[in-house]
Amino acid sequence: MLRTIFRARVSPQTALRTVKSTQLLLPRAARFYSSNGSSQQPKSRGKLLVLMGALALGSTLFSINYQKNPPVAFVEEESDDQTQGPAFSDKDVSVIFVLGGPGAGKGTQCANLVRDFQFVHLSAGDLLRAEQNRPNSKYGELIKHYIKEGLIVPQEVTVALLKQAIQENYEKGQKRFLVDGFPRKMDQAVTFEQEIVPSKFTLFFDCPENVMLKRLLERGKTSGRSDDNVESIKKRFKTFLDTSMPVVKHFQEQGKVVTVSCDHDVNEVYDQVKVAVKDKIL
Ligand SMILES: Nc1ncnc2c1ncn2[C@@H]1O[C@H](COP(=O)(O)OP(=O)(O)O)[C@@H](O)[C@H]1O
Ligand SMILES: O=c1ccn([C@@H]2O[C@H](COP(=O)(O)OP(=O)(O)O)[C@@H](O)[C@H]2O)c(=O)[nH]1
Repeated sequence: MLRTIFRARVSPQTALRTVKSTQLLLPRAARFYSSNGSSQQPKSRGKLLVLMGALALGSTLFSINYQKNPPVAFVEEESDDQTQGPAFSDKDVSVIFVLGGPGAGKGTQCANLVRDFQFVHLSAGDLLRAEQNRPNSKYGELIKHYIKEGLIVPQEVTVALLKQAIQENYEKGQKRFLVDGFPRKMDQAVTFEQEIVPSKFTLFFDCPENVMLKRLLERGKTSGRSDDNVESIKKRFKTFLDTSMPVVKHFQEQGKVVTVSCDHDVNEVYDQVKVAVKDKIL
């Protein structure tokens, strides 16, 4: 940990990334240690002394070994990812970015794809809301504020959550991911592709604002979301145009966007989605 902070001082940008990401990963790291840290109770004083000696030696050896081989989460966060390259190969792991304005129908169509094909659906918004509600999360208040204001949560938080979710699913054998509602800002797009895996392509849900507004207000009646109200929706539309559309344009310039027209009923939209996905990935 000391080493982490020392290194972080060298580069302020890495410092923020390291400290924030490490804190997100900390509960898991803590569990890792507690499950390996049990000790036995000696029955007599002689045995106690022998055991203490052995523990002292063991702890020294562990400490030396720890310096050489810190746990994976710490290694990953310490490393300079820009020189390391992505954590996964795009030959092994397929990521489709699902972008579009708020209420365009991204989540609805992702659910269809999960039902019919082998995809893991990772909604960046859902991951952020889960982190917001996680007891003792250091980011709960920050996330709450950004979501209510329709702003983009700093990428360090979202990228770390996505990376953790992809890693956990990958360890269970999952290799196809729909990353929904992300990247919403250019820095996120660059960081994700540099540090996690380059995307296969982007499914872009094109929808008129008045249609999205109607859908969001309807959803707001039951969603319980703090941002499904007129005031927040207007801010989200602005953020989408100013901040997220440049990401779509960036991928369009690379020829990596398939646009789906969303002002149709759910089944019609899904027909377009299936064609897009089958053409590119299945
Ligand atoms: N093609 C569609 N026609 C009508 N309503 C839709 C359609 N697609 C989604 N909806 C509804 O619109 C709302 C927003 O859809 P959702 O999938 O949550 O959008 P997003 O994930 O893009 O914010 C939901 O209440 C959903 O049931
Ligand atoms: O990468 C992301 C994705 C979402 N959000 C925040 O989460 C909110 C809700 O996003 P979600 O994708 O759940 O809903 P949508 O706006 O698409 O309906 C957004 O307005 C942002 O404030 C964010 O900051 N970064």
